[in-house]
Amino acid sequence: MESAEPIIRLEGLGKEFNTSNGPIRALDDINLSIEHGEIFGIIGLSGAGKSTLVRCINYLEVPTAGKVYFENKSLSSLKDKDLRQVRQSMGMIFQQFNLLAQRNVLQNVCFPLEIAKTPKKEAEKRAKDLLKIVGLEDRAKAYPSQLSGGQKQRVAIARALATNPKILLCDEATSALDPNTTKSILNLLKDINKTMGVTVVVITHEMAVIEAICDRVAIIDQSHIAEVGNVAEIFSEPKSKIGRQLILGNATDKAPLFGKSRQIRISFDGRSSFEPVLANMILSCKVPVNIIHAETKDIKGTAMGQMVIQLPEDETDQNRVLKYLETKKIPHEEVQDDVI
Ligand SMILES: Nc1ncnc2c1ncn2[C@@H]1O[C@H](COP(=O)(O)OP(=O)(O)OP(=O)(O)O)[C@@H](O)[C@H]1O
Repeated sequence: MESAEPIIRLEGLGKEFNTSNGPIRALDDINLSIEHGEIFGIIGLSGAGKSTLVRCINYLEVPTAGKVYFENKSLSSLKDKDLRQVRQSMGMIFQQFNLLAQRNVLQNVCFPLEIAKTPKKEAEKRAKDLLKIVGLEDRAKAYPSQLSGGQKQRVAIARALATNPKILLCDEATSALDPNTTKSILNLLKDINKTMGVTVVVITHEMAVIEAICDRVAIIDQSHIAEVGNVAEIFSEPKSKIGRQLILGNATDKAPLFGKSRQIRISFDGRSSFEPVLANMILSCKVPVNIIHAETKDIKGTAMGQMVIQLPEDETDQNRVLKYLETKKIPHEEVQDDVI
């Protein structure tokens, strides 16, 4: 019977690295529970502590404070042999796939089974079954260099599943892949979770990945958990500053100040409608602008005329808008207040 206990429980988890420049606290007082069968996301900006967190979950990094419980067993209390067994219950995949270049696909998938001393025939059968699940049964003899990024990640997934893990830890598993391949790998992870009942932990810096497959998410910021909850709830109403930044973008984090800041005249020369130009600019830059003045005519969906907009006071925001106008080759010039 499946336990009602979480599969992973982190209690007051901390990790400090000693470096020549002094100690670095990568994780501080992390408290989290991951339930059996869920797809749990951990998101944060670069350097927030995501990779350290996932490496502490499987004890690739030994925490310097607090405890990691796997199915209610504290990993710090386990003997080496039992820890090895727990590790076999945790598969892991990485951004860079980490396949063995000298081994073909089948041999890569068999590798963890060799370590677990599974008889060769049995290991090959299991590896072939897994290659079928990840859609690569016809590439068993290929070498990693002959595969695309998406195929490599499929092999890595098959390899991670070889020892029949209960949980699959995915550290930026789609960050090196193009959007379509990302989608197909996320769908595969979703399938594996559903059909095999494997709990999946997804570490990412991309909100779209969380949105695509996760049930719950923890947002990590500067070594701390900023907030945790159902994806739908966090997406609709992020409570932490970092949550609002990740989900809504920087611009919504505070009301922008305009004061007497720079004004830009945009000319519409009939190439496009002014509404999409403005809407796309605001969406893309995540920067609101004030419309000071407009003399435009919409002629059969194309805009003629000009508009003066005021940029927010923040210089980074200003530069974002100006860069956008330049990149999109939208005619514009800076104007002074009294010109209008
Ligand atoms: N082995 C290590 N020795 C020293 N410092 C480390 C080590 N590993 C991580 N750190 C530091 O710990 C902090 C968290 O790093 P971590 O790699 O966990 O963040 P991350 O959120 O995964 O970032 P990224 O997405 O850029 O990999 C960073 O300041 C990093 O420099």
